[in-house]
Amino acid sequence: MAITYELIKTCKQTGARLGRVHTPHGSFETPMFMPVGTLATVKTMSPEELERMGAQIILSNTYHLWLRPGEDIVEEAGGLHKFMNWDGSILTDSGGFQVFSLSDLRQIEEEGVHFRNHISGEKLFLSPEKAMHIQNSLGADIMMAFDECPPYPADHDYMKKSVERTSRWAERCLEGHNRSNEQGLFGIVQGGEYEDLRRQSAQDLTSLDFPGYAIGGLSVGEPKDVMNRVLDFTTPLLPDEKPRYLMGVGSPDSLIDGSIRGIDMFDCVLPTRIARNGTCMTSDGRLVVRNAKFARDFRPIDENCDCHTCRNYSRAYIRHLVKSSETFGFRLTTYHNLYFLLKLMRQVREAIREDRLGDFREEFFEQYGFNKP
Ligand SMILES: O=c1[nH]cnc2cc3nc(NCCN4CCOCC4)[nH]c3cc12
Ligand SMILES: [Zn+2]
Repeated sequence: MAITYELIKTCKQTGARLGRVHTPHGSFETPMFMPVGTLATVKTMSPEELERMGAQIILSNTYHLWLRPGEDIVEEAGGLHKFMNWDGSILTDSGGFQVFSLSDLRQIEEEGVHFRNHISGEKLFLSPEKAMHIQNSLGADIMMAFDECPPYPADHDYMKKSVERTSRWAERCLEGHNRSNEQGLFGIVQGGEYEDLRRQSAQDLTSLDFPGYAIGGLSVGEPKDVMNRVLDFTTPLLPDEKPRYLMGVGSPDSLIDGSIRGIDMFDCVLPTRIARNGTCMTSDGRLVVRNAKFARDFRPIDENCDCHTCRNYSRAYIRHLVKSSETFGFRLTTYHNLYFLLKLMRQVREAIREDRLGDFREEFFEQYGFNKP
């Protein structure tokens, strides 16, 4: 269980906390954003570029790597760090979410989930034990318990049964987890938008003493005020001395609002996914670089950004590459978007240090355009 957390300080203006998470592959300050590298690569980025932009922990997906190339090949390579030549920290999701979001013909039973391989169509089965076995083979520093992420909305009856099963699955994950090994295992709190069920899920999981806790079941289509309300009554149920990870969240406003509500770790495919269709996050809001108005615009993507892309390339050049489907164009937009979010988290940590995260939120929202009606 070699994952530890130290709380450095809490922002006097908000509930945000500055902390540090220690893993066998280094430590990182929180709140922190984790770039998503689903298939053991953060799409179009090299490990050297990830390091240069300040990434310290990345996420990979158990479900995808189990199907392709297979956890046995990754294990034979010496684990994910060796396989992808990344010596920072790695977290693997447990596969539950991908089963529910990617494949059809799902049959959820006490034992586990029967479903179809979304690539080949063959029938597959995933259980808490199997998810743990795959993650042990992949060798990430932080593993996630196998859970059900119910659809949004789900009625209270369905959600109650799902929470109780997810808690039983969490126990089975811990039983299957070889506590002596270096990998840490986080529990995932479910319960949808129901305060009584979030309380029940948090009680079940915190009694099992995981080294960290994720808040699941969010960023599944619910309005942002629902997410914020759920965070308001869920994060206080989690222990102060352990990291809290909000799964699947990565827009600038949600990263700031999640940090204010005591979240320490975030992940999302958003910055890398929108980069591949030429959409960039900038301090003045989103910029769609393929737009004709940028054909002769020789300014950087973001004039307030000091990233490699913004220091060396213009909107006109990147627009030309993106319009021509040149891979280099998507590398430039991806680098900038990830740098933008990693820099935002540095600014959030700075604001916590100086007890002014509420003021920072107002300034950022104003300039980015989140306050516009
Ligand atoms: O309860 C969960 N358990 C285990 N993994 C998860 C992953 C999750 N990822 C999201 N949301 C991802 C939303 N993305 C936003 C950008 O576009 C792609 C989807 N919500 C999630 C919930 C869970
Ligand atoms: Zn930039």
